Amino acid sequence: MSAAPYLQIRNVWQAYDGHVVLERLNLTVEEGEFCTLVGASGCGKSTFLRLLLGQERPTRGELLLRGAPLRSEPDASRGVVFQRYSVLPHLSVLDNVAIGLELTQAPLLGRLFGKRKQAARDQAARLLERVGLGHALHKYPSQLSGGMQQRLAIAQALITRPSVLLLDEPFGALDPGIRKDMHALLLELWRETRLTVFMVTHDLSEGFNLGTRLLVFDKVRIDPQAPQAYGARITYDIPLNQGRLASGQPIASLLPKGTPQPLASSMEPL
Ligand SMILES: Nc1ncnc2c1ncn2[C@@H]1O[C@H](COP(=O)(O)OP(=O)(O)OP(=O)(O)O)[C@@H](O)[C@H]1O
Repeated sequence: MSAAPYLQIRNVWQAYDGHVVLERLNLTVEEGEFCTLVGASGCGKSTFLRLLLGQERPTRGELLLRGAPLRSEPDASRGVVFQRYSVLPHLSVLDNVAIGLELTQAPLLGRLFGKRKQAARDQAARLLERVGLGHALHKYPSQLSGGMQQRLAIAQALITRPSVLLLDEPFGALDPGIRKDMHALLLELWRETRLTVFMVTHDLSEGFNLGTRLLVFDKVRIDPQAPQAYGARITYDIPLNQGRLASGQPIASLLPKGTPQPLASSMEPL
């Protein structure tokens, strides 16, 4: 008997007070795929990410992870990065990342003490080093550039070692040069971790360059008399950059010489 697919979206609909946003979504995604999501503004891409995150339940249909219903609340298995405001302004860079470990390892108090606290801080510092923020551990988010803030948001999302990473236009507010650096970083991290990624972008070339699969959301049915009666569907599902999936190469052979240590070794067992 073959194993259940990693993620299955089965006939999912989402509507708010009769306003149908998404309709008849059917999708199977294998572990380690990098899906980029594009579509007109307001067609429901972020709504789809919220369903994957477990922030919302679908009006109809089901989302299955390895054959079992996806947990209906956000948890450490899913990391998320938004275009802005992912990081906590009142915490230092180091604390912004270490807190993810404190909250998962000490869910009641939300704080660790003694050696465990130190271990969490060391682990967070190594990951921050990996994303290029080793020099900024004690700064606050307001003291960082936009690109550095998004590096921090990515580290924050990855510290709990999620198996799915959800990115909602994470580089939308960055300058083109900085975006390129962030693309390289994201691809490196994805290759190291073999995470399953869903990334919303308005930039088609970003979608084509980064993804192993491009999902286009669009409304197929439109009724001018009742514009909210129909939602968007996935109208194109385009395989891309498939060689990256097949390579399975360890990161050390993919990274240029002198690159900081691979993420896998920055993320010790909890
Ligand atoms: N909680 C909600 N209650 C009511 N309507 C909602 C809710 N969440 C989303 N919507 C509506 O669903 C539609 C899709 O919104 P969504 O943010 O998912 O689109 P999007 O494709 O991500 O847009 P953009 O590309 O502009 O970010 C919008 O019309 C929005 O107003």
